[in-house]
Amino acid sequence: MRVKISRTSVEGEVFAPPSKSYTHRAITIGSLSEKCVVRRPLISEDTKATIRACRMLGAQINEEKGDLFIEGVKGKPHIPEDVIDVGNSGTTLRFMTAVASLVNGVSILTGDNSLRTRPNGPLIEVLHDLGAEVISTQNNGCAPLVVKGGLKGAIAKIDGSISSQFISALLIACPLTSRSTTLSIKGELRSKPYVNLTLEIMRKAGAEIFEDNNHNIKFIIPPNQDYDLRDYLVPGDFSSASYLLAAAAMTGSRVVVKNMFPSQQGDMAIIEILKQMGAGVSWDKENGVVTVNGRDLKGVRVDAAATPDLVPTIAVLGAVAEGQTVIENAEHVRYKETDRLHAMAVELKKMGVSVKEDRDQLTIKGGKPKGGDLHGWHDHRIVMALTIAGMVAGDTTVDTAESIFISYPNFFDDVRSLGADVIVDKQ
Ligand SMILES: O=C(O)C1=C[C@@H](OP(=O)(O)O)[C@@H](O)[C@H](O)C1
Ligand SMILES: C=C(OP(=O)(O)O)C(=O)O
Repeated sequence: MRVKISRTSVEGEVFAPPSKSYTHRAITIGSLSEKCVVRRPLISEDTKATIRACRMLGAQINEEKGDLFIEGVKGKPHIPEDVIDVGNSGTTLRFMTAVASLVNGVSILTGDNSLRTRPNGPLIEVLHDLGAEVISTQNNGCAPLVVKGGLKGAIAKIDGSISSQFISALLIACPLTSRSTTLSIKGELRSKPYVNLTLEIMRKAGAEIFEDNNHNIKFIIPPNQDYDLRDYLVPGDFSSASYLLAAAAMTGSRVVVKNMFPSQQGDMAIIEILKQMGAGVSWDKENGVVTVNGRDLKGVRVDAAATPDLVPTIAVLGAVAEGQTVIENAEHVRYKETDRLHAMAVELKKMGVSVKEDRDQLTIKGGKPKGGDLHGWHDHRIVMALTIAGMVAGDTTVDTAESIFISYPNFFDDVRSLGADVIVDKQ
């Protein structure tokens, strides 16, 4: 699928889609509980992968009027009847590998071409230390993964510099084991807010976890616990909303995004970033409403360690801002659906923007990007970021646009409802 974007501004109100990260966790922990209703979940390709995987591991999940009604496995996932295909979803792969480690039997997990290049080495090693056996069939740490259950709990250390999803996955599985676990984080923990989001839902489901932040981060997880999530309302997604907010800032117009209540999402940082760049931004936290008034933007320096999913958005903001934008501490952004630092550098250069790509940072000299035929790299965040850049440049096409279905299926409808001239060509 290809989209054609003409120069336009955006104006109006949108209701932000539900959070992908909270939805994955609610479905996973709801499926490990006895019974749970997940209200207003995100239904997208990635969260469908989690629903599919949880069903294969024994949960019954029915969708009614947009809510998910789950009859869970009460902490004891079943042996899947077939290979679990998690598609494009890294979160699903990491979470379900840990959940499959609780199964009294063998599970096999795989995914699409992109997913089969993503690293899982640190997770595999620690699951082994905790009593399970995980084999990467190609012996490269990537899926397909064969998981032989037997997770018990022990003292272990995990590298936090590649993906926080390894830690979230272990945190979710460990309370259900028969021995206590102490999990220390080696090196710098990237994407930390996502771990906080995991802890929030675990605690809401009644789990007890102790956190010691004295020297390095350490989690102590008592054994033999139960999850009881019962009822969970998914909040709006700040990563998805970042494209709408940035579109207003970049095109000099006014957009109101609703369903933006404070939560543990690190990507709430987009609000401060837009303010620093000079956009007019107000956030009514009580009513969950963010309003952006676009003005001339200036470049910023952003540390992306905690907020990797904002990088494509910040890169396109930097491309239209006056002066230099530096996105630093971003090496982990290379391990996503695609190498997003490289992808953004390549595509922005096609738009005539000066970009310097270093191992862990991008330096962008803003200006007047010109339109072009851009590649979306089969990556939802690259496609959405380039689409809003196209609204400023005009005369732009972006291919592999179907990847928006991964996290924000209504993205093109929403930007069109704001008046953007975006034509979707299904060919
Ligand atoms: O746990 C999560 O829900 C996520 C964690 C982050 O990944 P990393 O921890 O791999 O950086 C983020 O990029 C991803 O989109 C969602
Ligand atoms: C990286 C992402 O997700 P995942 O790791 O679940 O594939 C994302 O949504 O940008």
